[in-house]
Amino acid sequence: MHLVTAEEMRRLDRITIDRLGIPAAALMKNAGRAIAEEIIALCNRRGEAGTAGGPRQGGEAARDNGAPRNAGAWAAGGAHGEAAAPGAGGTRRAAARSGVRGDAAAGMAPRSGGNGGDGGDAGAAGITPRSSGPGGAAVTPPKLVISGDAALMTEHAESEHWLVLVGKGNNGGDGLVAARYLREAGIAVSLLYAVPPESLTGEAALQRDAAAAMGLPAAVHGGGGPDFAGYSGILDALLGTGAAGAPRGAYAELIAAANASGKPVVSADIPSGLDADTGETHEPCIQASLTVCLAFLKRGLLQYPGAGAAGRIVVRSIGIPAGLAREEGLSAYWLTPAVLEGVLGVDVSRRRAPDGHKGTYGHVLVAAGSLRMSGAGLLAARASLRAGCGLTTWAVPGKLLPLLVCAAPELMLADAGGEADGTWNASAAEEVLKLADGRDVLAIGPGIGRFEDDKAWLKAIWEGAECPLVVDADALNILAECDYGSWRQRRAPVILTPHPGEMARLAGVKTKEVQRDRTGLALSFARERGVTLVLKGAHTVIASPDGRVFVNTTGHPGMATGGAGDCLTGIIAGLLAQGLDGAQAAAFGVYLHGLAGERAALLRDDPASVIASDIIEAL
Ligand SMILES: NC(=O)C1=CN([C@@H]2O[C@H](COP(=O)(O)OP(=O)(O)OC[C@H]3O[C@@H](n4cnc5c(N)ncnc54)[C@H](OP(=O)(O)O)[C@@H]3O)[C@@H](O)[C@H]2O)[C@@H](O)CC1
Ligand SMILES: Nc1ncnc2c1ncn2[C@@H]1O[C@H](COP(=O)(O)OP(=O)(O)O)[C@@H](O)[C@H]1O
Ligand SMILES: [K+]
Repeated sequence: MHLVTAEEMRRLDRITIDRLGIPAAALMKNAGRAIAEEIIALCNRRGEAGTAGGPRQGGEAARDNGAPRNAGAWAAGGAHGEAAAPGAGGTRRAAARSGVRGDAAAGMAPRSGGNGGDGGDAGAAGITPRSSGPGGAAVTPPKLVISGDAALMTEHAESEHWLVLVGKGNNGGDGLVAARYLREAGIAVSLLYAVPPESLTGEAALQRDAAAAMGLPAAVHGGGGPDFAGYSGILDALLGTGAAGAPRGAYAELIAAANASGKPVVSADIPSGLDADTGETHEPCIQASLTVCLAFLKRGLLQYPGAGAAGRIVVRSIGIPAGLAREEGLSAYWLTPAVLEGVLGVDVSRRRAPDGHKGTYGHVLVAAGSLRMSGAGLLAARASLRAGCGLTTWAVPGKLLPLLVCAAPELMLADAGGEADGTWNASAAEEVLKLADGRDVLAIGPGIGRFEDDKAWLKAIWEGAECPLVVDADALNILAECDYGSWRQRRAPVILTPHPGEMARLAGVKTKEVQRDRTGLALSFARERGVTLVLKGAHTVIASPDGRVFVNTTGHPGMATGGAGDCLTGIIAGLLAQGLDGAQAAAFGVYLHGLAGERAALLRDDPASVIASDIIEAL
């Protein structure tokens, strides 16, 4: 599934409207309807669970025609009609766990009753097939069956009263359409405008008038803290992709009040206050329990803290053809099995040839570990084997070799020279290069520490190793101090796997700046430096030098434990050894590492107990 920026979304909107001739009002109608369907589904879920959002206690809002309290009443003038998947087991489950759901745009079947297109709302009418009754007796069904649209109906309307917070732009327009569909489903709905409704324009103004003509109670926010006590839920249709900067004035007051209300908040497209591109949350920002994202997944919804503010995310198509993103050359993706296979060309089933042997699956050389951090090397080396490579050799300062005999019986050990105290030195580069000769991939960095002339060590390896290179941990810190742009160009790919602190050093910025726009930074760094970049942390970003970027959502907070990154280095190296290219190995490696982390967390009573070795065992 593609990820888009606000600017790209506007471009796709425009193409749909101008080139395909689909009216903007039709898109808005589909958007509002999709939002209403998701709210109705939510009402049904909690109604069936007996946890309805509470009676209309607090009373007035429900009884007095639903006009929101603490707000100036507003009556609209003029009535206008409405203008015209994967081989790998468990991967679908993983997508669900990631909290993001897509419909037709993601290549998954739309929910029953859902209408992703811009067609009409009429219920289905048709002649039903002949069927059998009890005991097999033939029953002639009625010739004509008229049903309503199940996705827009609920038996739990009684206990619901939703407040729609309406902004000035098209996001507000989406909310107004949703309000009408909710009302049609029998759910009490009230509107609270952030700005005088007269200031709405275009399609949003049409929707304002339609809602008024339908008699939906409405008010304008009159300042202060509105009282949301009487409502069972809040639809946030204040700000969408047209927002700029921190919410101001009435918008800020309504967002703060909605967050403080303790009511479930459903956001239209994005939580108001979120930067749709970066995932930054402004002060204040809606904390939604559900975000109904329209047409394409916005980049900011997958990056923290935005990913946290969005709650569960459902992506609904609204009539903008999914193929437009590809036609327009958009190249940012949510990493799913379908993207791994369809975009990256990875065989996620990891089939082995029946006549394969250890030579078929490549040989990894891991140069990692030192006296005080030998375990980092061991983790990376073991993980490469679990990722499926045929052979792994682990090179360490020679002094350590006797201590590591049979640390993992499957590994081969090699003497990389180094100092008498078991640390690395610059001349060890020569040994590493000799060992790398004829190997399929070289992974360097975990647990090597810093040492004299380490920049010369890295330069020699960077320029001398003919095979793909995975660079992690202290090797990245060394790299950050080098003018590696002037080094001899490498033919084989380089994959850098920094965590945000290492990334900050590499890019010469503060860690906070790295986290502010992870996707944007990864993309520009990979392009400029000609490397594949894996920016680690919850929702790891993988950027390739050709301008493609992938955001991974597998993983678990239990993975926040020393050595988890060393495992990833080994996994990526193991996949490279099996012939995957840089972007394939990085993306698939991150995806599998996250899945293994999830599995490791599930196996323990308390996920806080996960340690890095568990991730390897769960691969
Ligand atoms: N065909 C389409 O286009 C479709 C669009 N769709 C929907 O439209 C949404 C985008 O709509 P949009 O572009 O109208 O922007 P939106 O976010 O609703 O409001 C911007 C307005 O808010 C204001 N404002 C801005 N920043 C502010 C701040 N910090 N604090 C306070 N106010 C602020 C600003 O007003 P100003 O300050 O300029 O007077 C501006 O006018 C999109 O997310 C999706 O939901 C879908 O239905 C699909 C079809
Ligand atoms: N909250 C989290 N959710 C998902 N993955 C996480 C989380 N915390 C850490 N990880 C993953 O665990 C790994 C930690 O790597 P790193 O910080 O380099 O650890 P180390 O250097 O100790 O090996 C990264 O792949 C990171 O993405
Ligand atoms: K919103």
